[in-house]
Amino acid sequence: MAESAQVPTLVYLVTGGCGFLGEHIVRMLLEREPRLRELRVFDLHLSSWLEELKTGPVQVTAIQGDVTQAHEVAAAVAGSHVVIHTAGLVDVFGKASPKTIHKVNVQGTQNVIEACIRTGTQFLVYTSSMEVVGPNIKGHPFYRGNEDTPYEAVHRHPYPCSKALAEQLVLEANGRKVNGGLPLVTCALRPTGIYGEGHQVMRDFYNQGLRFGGRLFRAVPASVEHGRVYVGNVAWMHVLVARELEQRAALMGGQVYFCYDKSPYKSYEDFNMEFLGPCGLRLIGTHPLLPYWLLLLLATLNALLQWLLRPLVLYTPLLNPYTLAVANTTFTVSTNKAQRHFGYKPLFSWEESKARTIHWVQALEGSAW
Ligand SMILES: NC(=O)C1=CN([C@@H]2O[C@H](COP(=O)(O)OP(=O)(O)OC[C@H]3O[C@@H](n4cnc5c(N)ncnc54)[C@H](O)[C@@H]3O)[C@@H](O)[C@H]2O)C=CC1
Ligand SMILES: C[C@H](CCCC(C)(C)O)[C@H]1CC[C@H]2[C@@H]3[C@H](O)CC4=CC(=O)CC[C@]4(C)[C@H]3CC[C@]12C
Repeated sequence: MAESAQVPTLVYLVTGGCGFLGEHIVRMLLEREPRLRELRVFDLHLSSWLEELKTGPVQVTAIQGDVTQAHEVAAAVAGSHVVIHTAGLVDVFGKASPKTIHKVNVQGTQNVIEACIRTGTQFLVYTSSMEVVGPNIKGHPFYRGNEDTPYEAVHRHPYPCSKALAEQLVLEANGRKVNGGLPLVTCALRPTGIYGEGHQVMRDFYNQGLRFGGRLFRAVPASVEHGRVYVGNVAWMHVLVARELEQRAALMGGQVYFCYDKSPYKSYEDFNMEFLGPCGLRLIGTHPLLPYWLLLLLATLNALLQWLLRPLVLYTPLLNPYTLAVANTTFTVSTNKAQRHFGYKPLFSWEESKARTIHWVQALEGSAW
């Protein structure tokens, strides 16, 4: 990686490059990494928009593959300088089995690490999650915490369990010798709840609001604050980390960084209304319309129904005991570690992040705009 800044020599691999965050990372790399010669985009499902990226100066190589298949991962990693491992099964609604979530998120990450070691790739950036820390099953608030804030991280749900295990594997791999004898340098980025263009849960809320005549019903107290971060800023952090890992290996290797920006601290629903409000939706109620015990009962019934119906149909409502607990527990970060370690400043202001997201919601199918 010691080439002059102007000469494009580097080969990057982005796993999960066709997902919500992955697409933003891919586009950001093409816009803002001048040293890039080839960008490999590895995903289980390749998107058609990749085609239009192939006409630019950087060679974009689309690789259809599965992170759970070690040989496919090794073939994609071979010859790359940096791997950004973003692929993952993001499922808190019971769409996939715990076994599948573990296989993709943990075994998949192990495959990426082993591929780096076997093929001599020295730099690995892992997309972790705030969920690695919490909220924990006890519902303890994490208020304006940073990477060093003590917090009892206790999980039961397969998704946070898998992200925590995978992050641990990545951090423990820091310093292992890759083929050729150089040390592997790894670090993990922990986004809070990501929002922005392409966000599926935001789309679901918007469609739900349209179905209810432009209304959403408050389920979470406005006092519960939920950390959110704009997808463009999360992508920018990945680009910066990947760029700085070589020069600052001693400082950054084996480290974790929360992803943050200037998005305001609000409840999950009030935050969504920053975008859905200007698109014509209203949030009904200043307090939750249903008491917590009733919501918990409904969430438990949903979980029971999901289990009963599983042989016939996949029933995956937004409300389940886990999503209710996460939405009802304050989890916000306040840190400048990324700025101190690798000079991160959000690329998009809150106003710009908001405007871009509103613009995207307004362009959604079924929108009245
Ligand atoms: N969405 C969010 O709010 C947050 C997401 N994250 C993490 O960010 C990463 C990306 O998440 P999103 O973009 O939201 O999810 P996404 O579902 O939109 O993207 C994940 C991508 O990984 C790919 N993928 C899944 N299984 C694969 C496999 N076996 N082999 C190859 N590719 C596979 C999918 O096809 C998809 O394109 C994940 O690792 C997730 O845990 C972390 C914090 C918050
Ligand atoms: C779906 C939840 C909101 C609905 C609550 C209801 C039914 C009571 O109205 C979402 C609330 C919090 C979200 C999660 C949070 O942002 C943290 C996450 C991090 C990740 O790594 C993956 C996604 C998620 C688990 C995210 C998922 C949706 C919520 C549970």
